[in-house]
Amino acid sequence: MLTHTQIPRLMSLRRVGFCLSDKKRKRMNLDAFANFCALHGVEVVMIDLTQPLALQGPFNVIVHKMSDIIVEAEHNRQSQQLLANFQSYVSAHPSTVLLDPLPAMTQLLDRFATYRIMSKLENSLQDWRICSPPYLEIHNESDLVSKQTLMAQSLSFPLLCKTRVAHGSLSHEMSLIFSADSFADVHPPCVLQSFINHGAVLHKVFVIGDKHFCVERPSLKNFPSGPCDRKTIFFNSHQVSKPESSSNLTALDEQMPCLPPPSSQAIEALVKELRAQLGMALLGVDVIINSHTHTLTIIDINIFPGYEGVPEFFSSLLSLIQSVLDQQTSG
Ligand SMILES: Nc1ncnc2c1ncn2[C@@H]1O[C@H](COP(=O)(O)OP(=O)(O)OP(=O)(O)O)[C@@H](O)[C@H]1O
Ligand SMILES: O=P(O)(O)O[C@H]1[C@H](O)[C@H](O)[C@H](OP(=O)(O)O)[C@@H](OP(=O)(O)O)[C@@H]1O
Ligand SMILES: [Mg+2]
Repeated sequence: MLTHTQIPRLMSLRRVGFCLSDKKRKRMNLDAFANFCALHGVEVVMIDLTQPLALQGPFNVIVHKMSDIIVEAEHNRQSQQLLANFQSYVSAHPSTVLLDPLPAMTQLLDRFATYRIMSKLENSLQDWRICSPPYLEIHNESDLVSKQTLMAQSLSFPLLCKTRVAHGSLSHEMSLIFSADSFADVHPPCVLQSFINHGAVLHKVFVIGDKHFCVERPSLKNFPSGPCDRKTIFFNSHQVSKPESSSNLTALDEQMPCLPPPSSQAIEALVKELRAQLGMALLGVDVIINSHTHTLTIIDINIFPGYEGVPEFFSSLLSLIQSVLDQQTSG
């Protein structure tokens, strides 16, 4: 005898599991999205990783941001268990499509891997004059570099120092370093990346499957190029580039002509190349326009970002899910 909970499950051919932290669920208003999907015949199920996934399935698709748990699983046994639950369900259900695949997501958790991808993009997008800032991987104290090494890697002060771990609360704590005298403020493992003046305007490119949306955000102001005797500035990126961010770090010290926005064709080419290289559908790419050369410069790639400022997020996410479901039906 089928229980009342089983009948809908058997009848619903389009079940999408969501595996997100409570914070992320609230940020994206997942309950409202579930209602929106129900109107289109798609059932959204909030997955509870502390319970057996087999009893919560089956799922045609799972939309997730396991990055938080993968980062925590490095040092937390409970997170290791949650990750193991997720991975064993996925292994036992190969027809369930993940948005996005775990291996692709995992590489973006590491700024060393992410910045190698950004450097590779520079080669494949030369025609569009898209680049990424010079950077150096600092694995340990002995990597801490002399000026010669910096120059050899064509790094230039100021430098941004960012943790190797690219996601999670600690990953947004970073610093702006103005000379080699401040290398005591560098704590490996981290990256040192040349700071590029860009007129305090960040362009967030939000990717949802084959759609993408560009959103302007506040950003770090311009600083004089070259080493100078100035104390390291410590900041959290969420104080700098959220829509409401406004501080002495984001207000230009002197007015300058507005920079042209990124060419939509160049952004189109960037998104196409990035999706081909990563095989991911839910991405954020941060780009800036170099104040001096007007070159489009990639400074960051994010897993499943917040999509704040994208009014079409719900409809775009649903059409991505529906395209996956349609592919499954057509076989
Ligand atoms: N190389 C750079 N040159 C100039 N400004 C930069 C550079 N890298 C980062 N920034 C500034 O610092 C902010 C945060 O940098 P980044 O995006 O790498 O940090 P994050 O914590 O990964 O951010 P997100 O919120 O996107 O995850 C950017 O929005 C931009 O304002
Ligand atoms: O996993 P984390 O917390 O690092 O993910 C962040 C992500 O790195 C970006 O900071 C997102 O901001 P936007 O790029 O502006 O979308 C964050 O989204 P938010 O809605 O939580 O601010 C992610 O949490
Ligand atoms: Mg960023």
